[in-house]
Amino acid sequence: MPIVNQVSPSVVDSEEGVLDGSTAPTTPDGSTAPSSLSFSPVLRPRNVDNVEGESAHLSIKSRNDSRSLSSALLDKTARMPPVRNICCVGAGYVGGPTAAVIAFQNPHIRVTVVDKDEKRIRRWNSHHPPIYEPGLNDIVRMARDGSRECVFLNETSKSDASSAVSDVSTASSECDSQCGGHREGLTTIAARQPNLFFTSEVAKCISEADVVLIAVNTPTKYRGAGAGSATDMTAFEAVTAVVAQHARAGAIIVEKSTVPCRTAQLVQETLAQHRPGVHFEVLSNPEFLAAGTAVKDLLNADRILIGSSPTPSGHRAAAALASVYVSWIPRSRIITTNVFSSELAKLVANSMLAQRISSINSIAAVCEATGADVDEVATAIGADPRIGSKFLKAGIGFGGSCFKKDVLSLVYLAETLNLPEVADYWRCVITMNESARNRFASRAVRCLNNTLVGKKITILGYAFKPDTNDTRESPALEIIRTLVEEGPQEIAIFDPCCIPPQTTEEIGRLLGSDVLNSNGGPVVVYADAYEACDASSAVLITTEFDEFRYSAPSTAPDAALSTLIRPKARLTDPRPFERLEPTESDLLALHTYLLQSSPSMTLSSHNSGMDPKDPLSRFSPMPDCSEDCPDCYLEKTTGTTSYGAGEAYISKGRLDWAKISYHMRMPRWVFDGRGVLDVRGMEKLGFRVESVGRQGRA
Ligand SMILES: NC(=O)c1ccc[n+]([C@@H]2O[C@H](COP(=O)([O-])OP(=O)(O)OC[C@H]3O[C@@H](n4cnc5c(N)ncnc54)[C@H](O)[C@@H]3O)[C@@H](O)[C@H]2O)c1
Ligand SMILES: O=c1ccn([C@@H]2O[C@H](COP(=O)(O)OP(=O)(O)O[C@H]3O[C@H](CO)[C@@H](O)[C@H](O)[C@H]3O)[C@@H](O)[C@H]2O)c(=O)[nH]1
Repeated sequence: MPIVNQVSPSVVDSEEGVLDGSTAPTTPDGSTAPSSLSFSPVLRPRNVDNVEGESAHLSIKSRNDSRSLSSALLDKTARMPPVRNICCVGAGYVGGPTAAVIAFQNPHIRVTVVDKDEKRIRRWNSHHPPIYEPGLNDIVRMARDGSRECVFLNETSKSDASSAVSDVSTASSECDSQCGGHREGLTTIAARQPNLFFTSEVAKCISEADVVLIAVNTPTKYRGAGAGSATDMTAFEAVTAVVAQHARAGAIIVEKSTVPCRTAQLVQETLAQHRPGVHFEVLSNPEFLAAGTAVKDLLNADRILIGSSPTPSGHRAAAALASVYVSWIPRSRIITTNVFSSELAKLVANSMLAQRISSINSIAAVCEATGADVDEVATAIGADPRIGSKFLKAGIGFGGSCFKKDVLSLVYLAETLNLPEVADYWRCVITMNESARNRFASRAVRCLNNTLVGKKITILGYAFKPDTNDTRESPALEIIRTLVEEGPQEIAIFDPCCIPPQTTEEIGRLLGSDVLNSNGGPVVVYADAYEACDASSAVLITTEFDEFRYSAPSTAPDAALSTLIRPKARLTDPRPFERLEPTESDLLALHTYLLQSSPSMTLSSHNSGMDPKDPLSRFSPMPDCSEDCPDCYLEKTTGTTSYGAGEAYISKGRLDWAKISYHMRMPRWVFDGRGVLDVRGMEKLGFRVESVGRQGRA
């Protein structure tokens, strides 16, 4: 029998009526949980547990309680004190960008990101942020450092972008001299105060917050009961305990982390045990951003999902959180559900996306054996709107910190609910994913006459996807692991976004330091793609970076240049802004337009003494690093600029495959694991190309 924890009647919101006792958490092996504050994500089927009146505080009373953000719900915002102080626990890939965008869009809210990892916090406060995401640096700077007043002409630039810049600079100087900033057509944007803070004072900041976002890591358990599939809730549980001890009475506690279904109930119980009689609402607000497009995804989220308890105070808490998002997200995109639906929806979203990739990869194997072409099949089926064209790119499988662990979490959930067929169904998604990359590595070895001894093999791409330095669960690592076993002379690695010393350190840590060239092993990480490919017998493309795509050689005089400069879609000037007071999103659009405009803009900026990265002259100076900053030291000693990925990654342009061909060993194998190459074009350059999802020689 599971222990049944009584929810203290005093925690019950008086508007919510009488609550039943709640089901206690169970341990992963199904034994009863001690009445400690420890909890596990394990679930048991209702019919097995036969618990009556379970799930009191968060139980779902009726289907009608789950609804989209109705006006009735939003009305509740009026009865709530406004959110003034948010604490985000976890300064990682989700916590950092999410908190930065919330702060950027809500200058009136103080947002503090806390983390136990002092090194991470130091880097967020320095020139060396710990993660790279396009556009993130500008947003962090605005919110963390505040901004200066700026003035610009609220009119579409007359001719081109360069004149837009002079509009800005002229406007600034005119306004400076004329004072007040009220010349016709001129818009003055007031300076903003810093409202984004990074600190390791976890308990203190939690105690000051109206809303606590928990955005800590929830990886797969690697030992003990449920190892290999259950979610490791150690970090989440630890934070919950701190929140329970220090949060203000009435604070709203938000699960931002991806957690197993019904975790909210466990959080409620932890809160009730630590602070009997104190009311807290627990919300689920899962994050759907993807690595490499985090800022874009956060700024233009296709939906914000908020799960709450189906009670008046639950709905009020949901409305309070929604009020933070409506600063920039249309209300129609905010979906509210019951809290368990929200938790489960996150796992299902990732599982369905992963399933699509595994489905198309299974078809790739059929194509390789039959002569069908997987890209053609994908295009043909994707034209059916019921199927859709996205996430049908065959390759070496998905990587990243989320898909595998979230599918496995669903598998574990099904197992604990006594649903073996469901568990098996979803486990196949992982099996197929592993098979895709193993098939690719085996194909390469087979083509190289089943021996890599004495050969140099090059891996292009180490991050799990393009435009990010996130390497978690990267398929490339597993392929390197397989190739190392074959005893090659060298495995050369190049990734345009990853910093070589960091990659070397990581590979040494994950595969064993003896694989590194410095210790007599084959692995060498290069900063230059051509050096990595020089004298190589085979190049394996493992990440779909645009740089690796094939560009047809051209005879035009500027051909060399055209392969180096990737054409960008020309942005249009967002001015004039309709609103008298442009929003931060409007200003960001203008900033981006000015940044991406013609090179002459940069020239005029230099001439006018403006910072080319700050065309609106809004940025406040960044805080200086201390003299003993370890990242500055690394920059100096390794000769790598922007250590810690603070700078936007600027593509050096597409690879010159003809040059690579010239310097490779015959017969110049290229294994395209991401479908980025034009096979015919590459063959004309002298390569032998094997592509995923197409019949080859082996
Ligand atoms: N990475 C993504 O793209 C992504 C997208 C959507 C959802 N998620 C989910 O968001 C959550 C966070 O993921 P992430 O990628 O940001 O993880 P992460 O590992 O990058 O960051 C987590 C941070 O939490 C900190 N932390 C752990 N325990 C702590 C404690 N007791 N006190 C204070 N800080 C603590 C860690 O030091 C770390 O900095 C996970 O549940 C993940 O599944 C991730
Ligand atoms: O057609 C495709 C699309 C993607 N991939 C691979 O799939 C992986 C994941 O890609 P993507 O989903 O773009 O990146 P993530 O950052 O892992 O984002 C996923 O995981 C996040 C964490 O939960 C979610 O928030 C996002 O919505 C979800 O897309 C990468 O290795 C891609 O190379 C393919 O092989 N084929």
